[in-house]
Amino acid sequence: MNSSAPALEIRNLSVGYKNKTVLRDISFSLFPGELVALVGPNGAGKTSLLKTIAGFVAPLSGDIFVSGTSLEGMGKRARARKMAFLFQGASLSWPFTAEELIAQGRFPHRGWFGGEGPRDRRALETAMKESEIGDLAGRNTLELSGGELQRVLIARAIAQEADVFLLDEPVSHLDPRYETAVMKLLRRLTGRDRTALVSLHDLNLAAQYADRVALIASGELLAIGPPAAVLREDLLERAFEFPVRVGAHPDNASVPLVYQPLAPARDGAAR
Ligand SMILES: Nc1ncnc2c1ncn2[C@@H]1O[C@H](COP(=O)(O)OP(=O)(O)OP(=O)(O)O)[C@@H](O)[C@H]1O
Repeated sequence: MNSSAPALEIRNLSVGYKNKTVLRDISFSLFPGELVALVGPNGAGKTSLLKTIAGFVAPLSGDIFVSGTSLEGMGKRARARKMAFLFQGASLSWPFTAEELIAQGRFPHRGWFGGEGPRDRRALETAMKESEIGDLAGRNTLELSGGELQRVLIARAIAQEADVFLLDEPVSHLDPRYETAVMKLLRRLTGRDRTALVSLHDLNLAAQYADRVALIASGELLAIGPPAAVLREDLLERAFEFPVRVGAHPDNASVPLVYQPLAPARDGAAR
């Protein structure tokens, strides 16, 4: 158990919409410096949970605290100074340069019409350096590849100087190289006492990069713990209602490797 105060605490939270409860009475905490992967089947409620924590969906009941402060009644800008939220499939409709888009991360601090001060400039430069934006800074964001854009959007979240990052499937549609670049960037980010809750569909990325994994299914938090404690055949089969096997990663036996069993073919070879 981590002895520091939680960066994010979810207490008896129920998540859902009018006439529909998606998650019932869940509680967990994230500690400074942790990267926690949120996994579960389609429709389990990963996006709904992240949106509820970010304040875009009202909780059905329960409490959310960031660094010990309740989010209840907190305004959007105050929330955005504490938490950065990266939406799934964020799309753009305006030809900002990458640098201009990253600078938007400063709006919770200076307002939409406030001028850029030295602190804003410093935060912007730090975010671009940390995210290795380099030559992308002057590029039109409408022309960036999915992987480049994702890095720019993460840089914008860093410029926001929030302690808690909520990221909804930040690596969907990325090829393995960009996927790795984004996951490594998130690891660097949490290396500075920032905390990230990241929804992922790829259980092996969760195994490889997360400190802990939170598994949700059927309206519940089924398990939360180190990857090897959660990415187990029994828990995954219960959650996904599908056969899975869990072995050890060939490069590091302490990292679980999740795969699907192959059906034996008639000629004896697996298919
Ligand atoms: N605005 C909404 N109003 C009503 N129901 C919604 C709304 N948004 C999502 N839902 C429902 O809430 C449930 C959880 O959806 P959510 O998108 O949170 O799941 P998810 O785990 O992120 O799924 P996926 O892995 O497919 O992205 C689904 O049954 C979905 O239809």
